[in-house]
Amino acid sequence: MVLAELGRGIAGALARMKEAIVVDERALADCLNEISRALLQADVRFETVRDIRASIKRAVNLDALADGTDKRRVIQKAVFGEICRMLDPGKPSFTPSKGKPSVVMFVGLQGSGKTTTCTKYADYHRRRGFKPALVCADTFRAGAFDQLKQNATKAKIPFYGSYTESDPVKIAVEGVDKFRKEKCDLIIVDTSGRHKQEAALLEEMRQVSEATKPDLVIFVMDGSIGQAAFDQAQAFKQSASVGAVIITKMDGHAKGGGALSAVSATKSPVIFIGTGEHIPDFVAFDAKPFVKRLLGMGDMDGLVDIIQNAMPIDNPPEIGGTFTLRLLYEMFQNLQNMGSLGQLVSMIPGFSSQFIEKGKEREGQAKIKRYMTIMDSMTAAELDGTNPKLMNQSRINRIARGSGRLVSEVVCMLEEHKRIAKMWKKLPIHKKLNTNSAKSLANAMPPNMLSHLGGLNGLQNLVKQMGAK
Ligand SMILES: Nc1nc2c(ncn2[C@@H]2O[C@H](COP(=O)(O)OP(=O)(O)OP(=O)(O)O)[C@@H](O)[C@H]2O)c(=O)[nH]1
Repeated sequence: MVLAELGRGIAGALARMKEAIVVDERALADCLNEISRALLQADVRFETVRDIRASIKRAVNLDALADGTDKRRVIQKAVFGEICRMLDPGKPSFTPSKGKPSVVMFVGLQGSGKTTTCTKYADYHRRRGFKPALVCADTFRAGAFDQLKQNATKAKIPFYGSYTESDPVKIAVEGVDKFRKEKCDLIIVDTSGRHKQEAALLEEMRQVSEATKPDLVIFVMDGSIGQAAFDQAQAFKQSASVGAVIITKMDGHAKGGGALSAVSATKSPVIFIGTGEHIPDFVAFDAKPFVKRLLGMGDMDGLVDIIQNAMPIDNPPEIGGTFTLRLLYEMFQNLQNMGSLGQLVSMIPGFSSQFIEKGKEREGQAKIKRYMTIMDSMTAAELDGTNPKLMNQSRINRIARGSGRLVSEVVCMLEEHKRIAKMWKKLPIHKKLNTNSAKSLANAMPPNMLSHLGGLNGLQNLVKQMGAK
């Protein structure tokens, strides 16, 4: 979980407040002290922490609350509201639309994760039906084109660049023209980075921007710099008409909260955060759901994202349709590149939390690898087959021999697939959604998975959200 430390600190303070016998000024002060400490440890600016504290105190006037008011709820609401405010610049960013060509230019300092993030951004949109393309206009760093090429190939995204051309403007224009002609609706231009905000970098950015007329300029910054992000974001905003920010390396960096709040203080919308080196380690950022997750108040939005990232997209499954072995294989492939396996697997409809038991991620990884090896020995007809009778004993024996696994392991994998496929069929998400469809979905789920989703209510919300996409 992103910013786990900060989330734990604030959620812990609220939990202790819930346990307090009396909610008085003293208990409130203790709670606020704890929250302030957690924020400062996450490198949030002292002034911001002071303001948050004062605002919560103002919002929770214990003396003025009518008798019978749930004071704990009032406090929780105020904390939630203030943390959201801290992270929300109150200014939406341009969002590309499917089928309508957009050019998005990426800028940032060297090593911030710009090239990796371009691919993550392209892949994120490809999974949502866009036709993205990547243009490498970084002629400053040797190897930049190779890196983009490698990433793009891995994510199956068309790319353009040159080993010999040294003029970034020329490459950018050629790339944008080429992909416009090819009817790509999201053309992403990666530009050079430098070690610091020197004049040459800013001038190059200005020229590329003038030549390609981007609909959006995204500034990519390294989240591990904490509150120093304020100056960097401010400087780029002034010199390059930055319309949105993506903060990278939010995995494992205690200072991420500081970076997030500092960027938001420059009134630049943060649209995504990078949470690891792999392509799917990329989370859409929206203050409210993010804070909800941070404080352990439900994970519906993240879940929808996770499910969409795990789905094979060249051959997207119809929820409720036939769940073939190939689909299972492609899902495993995607899952292997994503963060905490056990947590993710248990969040995907059809997979019970027993699929990978808590604390047994390594065994879970091995199980997925084993299943994939078995499936590697199957024919296309078997992987895509919809007839349950196709898998007869002689096929099973052949697959076991071919994959070097036991017949019992092949049978076990096929049983597991059958169980997931059965549940998948019951998912009513593709149909018109109503309260009843969520209920029938709830019935098809193992109880621990249901409780993980926040019970029937949580599930209804989730179903609504998925249907709305
Ligand atoms: N842990 C972690 N590493 C990341 C993340 N995003 C990028 N990286 C890593 O950061 C390093 C630098 O990333 P690049 O994409 O090469 O950075 P860049 O900004 O394009 O660099 P230049 O092209 O030199 O400007 C690489 O090792 C990436 O794998 C992230 O969200 N988390």
